[in-house]
Amino acid sequence: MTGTTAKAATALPTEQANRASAGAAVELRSLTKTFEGKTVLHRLDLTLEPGQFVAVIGRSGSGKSTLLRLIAGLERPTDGEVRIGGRPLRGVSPETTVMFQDARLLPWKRVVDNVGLGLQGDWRSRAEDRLRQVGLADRASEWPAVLSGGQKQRVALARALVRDPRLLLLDEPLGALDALTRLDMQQLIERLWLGRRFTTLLVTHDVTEAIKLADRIVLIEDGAVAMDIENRLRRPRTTADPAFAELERKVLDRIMGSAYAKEGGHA
Ligand SMILES: Nc1ncnc2c1ncn2[C@@H]1O[C@H](COP(=O)(O)OP(=O)(O)OP(=O)(O)O)[C@@H](O)[C@H]1O
Repeated sequence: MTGTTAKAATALPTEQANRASAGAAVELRSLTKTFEGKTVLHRLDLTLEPGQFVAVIGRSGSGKSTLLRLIAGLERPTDGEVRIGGRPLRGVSPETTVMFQDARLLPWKRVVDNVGLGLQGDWRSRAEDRLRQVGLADRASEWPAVLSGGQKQRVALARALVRDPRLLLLDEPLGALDALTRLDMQQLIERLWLGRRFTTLLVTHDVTEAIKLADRIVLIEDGAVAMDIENRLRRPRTTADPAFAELERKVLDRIMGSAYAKEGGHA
């Protein structure tokens, strides 16, 4: 075995529900989401334990972002339930922050004011501290327009962290970055997570990124959890590690295998 354990790959909803505990960070119970008659998520069950780093992968249109938006309280389920910290979710939770592919900074506010956006009281030193953590202490008083794409995403990360979230939701946050900036950001996210251990859910297309960062990889297919794998590779993880490559192949085979099967192939 390579330090990874296949777990609950075909877990029934009842098994998943039994695993759920009052202390779970996130519990999705029989979650269903329908848009204009089209079912995107169908009776999906998933539990995230506090402090876990979980990656959600799946083919384009499989419902990953929809899942994240439901957990964020930005969408309401058609049926089923989202529970955060043991309580049913009603709207947006102050303990949850979200980071998207685009930084969504306000161009008329300086960098530090973007980080502190919406905060009350004495937030400035906290915002400056988070900018320092993402390596942008010296850019606090600049306008977003003069920053590179990677720097804007760092500001977005600082803004997500300034509220000390219990739950950080990352929706393809590195998807628009060049390869090197992406590697830098992966390291930054990993370092910050190791320091604070906020529960993290990362939606990504990138299986390598998922394996590098997450301790658990969840594949969404046909509106439900099709695979749920624990990743016990030691950090920092490198693609040069044969065990990394083996896990990557296993995950990709699983994704591609079911695609071939659907197309009538022989995978
Ligand atoms: N607000 C909406 N109204 C109607 N349909 C929607 C809405 N949001 C999502 N959908 C549909 O739900 C499906 C899943 O979309 P979603 O964005 O969750 O997929 P995804 O797995 O994140 O895709 P990608 O990897 O391409 O970003 C798609 O068919 C999409 O068109």
